[in-house]
Amino acid sequence: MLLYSHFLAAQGQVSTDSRQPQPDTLFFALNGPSFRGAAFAPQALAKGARHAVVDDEALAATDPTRYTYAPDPLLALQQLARHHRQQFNIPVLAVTGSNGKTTTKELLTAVLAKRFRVLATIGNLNNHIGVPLTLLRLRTGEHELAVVEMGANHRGEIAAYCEWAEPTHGLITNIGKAHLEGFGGAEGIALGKGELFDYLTRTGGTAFVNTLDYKVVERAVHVPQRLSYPQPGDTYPATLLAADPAVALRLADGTEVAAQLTGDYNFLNLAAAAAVGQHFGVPTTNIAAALAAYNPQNNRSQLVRTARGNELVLDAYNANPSSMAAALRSFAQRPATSGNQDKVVILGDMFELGSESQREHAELGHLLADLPIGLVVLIGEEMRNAHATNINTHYFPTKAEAAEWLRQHTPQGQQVLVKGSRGMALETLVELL
Ligand SMILES: CC(=O)N[C@H]1[C@@H](OP(=O)(O)OP(=O)(O)OC[C@H]2O[C@@H](n3ccc(=O)[nH]c3=O)[C@H](O)[C@@H]2O)O[C@H](CO)[C@@H](O)[C@@H]1O[C@H](C)C(=O)N[C@@H](C)C(=O)N[C@H](CCC(=O)N[C@@H](CCC[C@@H](N)C(=O)O)C(=O)O)C(=O)O
Ligand SMILES: Nc1ncnc2c1ncn2[C@@H]1O[C@H](COP(=O)(O)OP(=O)(O)OP(=O)(O)O)[C@@H](O)[C@H]1O
Ligand SMILES: C[C@@H](N)C(=O)N[C@H](C)C(=O)O
Repeated sequence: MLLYSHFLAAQGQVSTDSRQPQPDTLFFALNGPSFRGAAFAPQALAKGARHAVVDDEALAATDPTRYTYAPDPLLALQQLARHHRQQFNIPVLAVTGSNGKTTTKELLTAVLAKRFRVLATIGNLNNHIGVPLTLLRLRTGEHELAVVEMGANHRGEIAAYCEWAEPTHGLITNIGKAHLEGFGGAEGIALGKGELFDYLTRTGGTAFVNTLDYKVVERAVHVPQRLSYPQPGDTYPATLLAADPAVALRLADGTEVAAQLTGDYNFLNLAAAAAVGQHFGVPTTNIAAALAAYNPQNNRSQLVRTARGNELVLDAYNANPSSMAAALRSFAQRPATSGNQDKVVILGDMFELGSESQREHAELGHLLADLPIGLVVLIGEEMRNAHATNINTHYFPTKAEAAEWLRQHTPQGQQVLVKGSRGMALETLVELL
């Protein structure tokens, strides 16, 4: 593979963005909704890239020593990543699921790093570009194990990522109602996420199976090696001891872990990471230390105390019907931290639900009506459908209108849950709380 020699000459350094520093990289000119990457290839070379892969034949012909023509640079990137991964005979653990992929990936990477030199996905670079970029960071003599997060919003994506990453192990955190639109409904999500286990079935791999999610269990039945968690009788049992203000759990040998993640749903993410660590022989004391040390700083299940004395559960990274219900139920159960506090929830639209959007937002309205929450602030066009008639609910079509109201009715000394889809970016309201 000619491109592989350019990759090796670049010491495995790949770049895709001319706005970032380029020293000695192999630049892939990708196309996106805003730009055609080839337009930036000369700039990337001028900034120090060694070589550029472009879909502009005329540009490539100007200097074959600096350019390689590829009709589809993205495909070239993906094929290069696949070829590079094939040079490594190491365990590769793929992590997918509807919710909790990044959190679980972070947790189990921290656990595995206690015993191995681990390559892991950075942040949530988990898509058709992020997965190849992750694989291309594998280094001979440096990495003993890889953890690759895989995100998807339609069928066939996870199957493709598996062809590139060739996972030996796989974990599906859960199968819920995220990206309903692209997957075409709940069955599509199960089939799409299940592509990871289908791959492991074909290749004789190992699946970590969350037995509290029957859809995950169903998708795993044909995988030859199945390791289960977290119930009694599973391979790696664990017990939820407390969920508030943060999760505490007990591992199979009795070791207790006090985590810094809030929400009982995070018990499953922690238990998954413990199961993986136990399977790979990480001593339990090290597993417990890694889980206890993880402190989210990424708007995911994050606890924030504000100057106005509010205790925020800042969960504004994303939202879908499953994670919204899990977060609300967990929040509603939190004991008051002082006096007779009212609980406040500030919720934004859930995106990518397609034809299910109206119904799912309306269902959220019913759930809200059943929960002991003092004040509900709903924001966004879709949230109109969740706007029940309860007197404690305030609805705003836009975030600006909600912000104006919050300036005049600022919660003080209360517990506040903030959650909505990424596009709502509700974390910008934190300065008002
Ligand atoms: C293509 C690309 O990498 N784009 C990144 C770029 O975008 P930009 O705003 O510049 O516009 P373009 O995309 O049109 O640019 C085209 C290329 O031109 C380059 N370029 C541009 C200007 C310039 O001056 N010089 C240039 O070289 C540019 O770099 C492009 O290569 O920059 C943005 C800001 O940094 C990036 O956000 C953008 O990245 C895109 C979104 C991307 O896909 N990045 C991946 C590495 C990635 O993994 N991103 C994750 C996405 C995670 C996610 O959403 N996961 C979902 C499921 C995903 C389903 C999948 N089907 C999908 O659709 O993605 C989940 O639920 O888990 C992330 O960003 O978090
Ligand atoms: N096990 C779980 N069950 C339900 N909801 C969860 C679970 N774990 C996390 N969440 C919710 O999902 C949010 C996002 O977490 P995380 O980023 O780890 O998920 P993700 O699947 O990686 O999402 P993305 O792919 O968009 O990054 C959290 O803030 C929390 O509200
Ligand atoms: C940000 C992306 N990974 C995601 O989760 N999108 C959904 C639609 C969201 O933001 O809620």
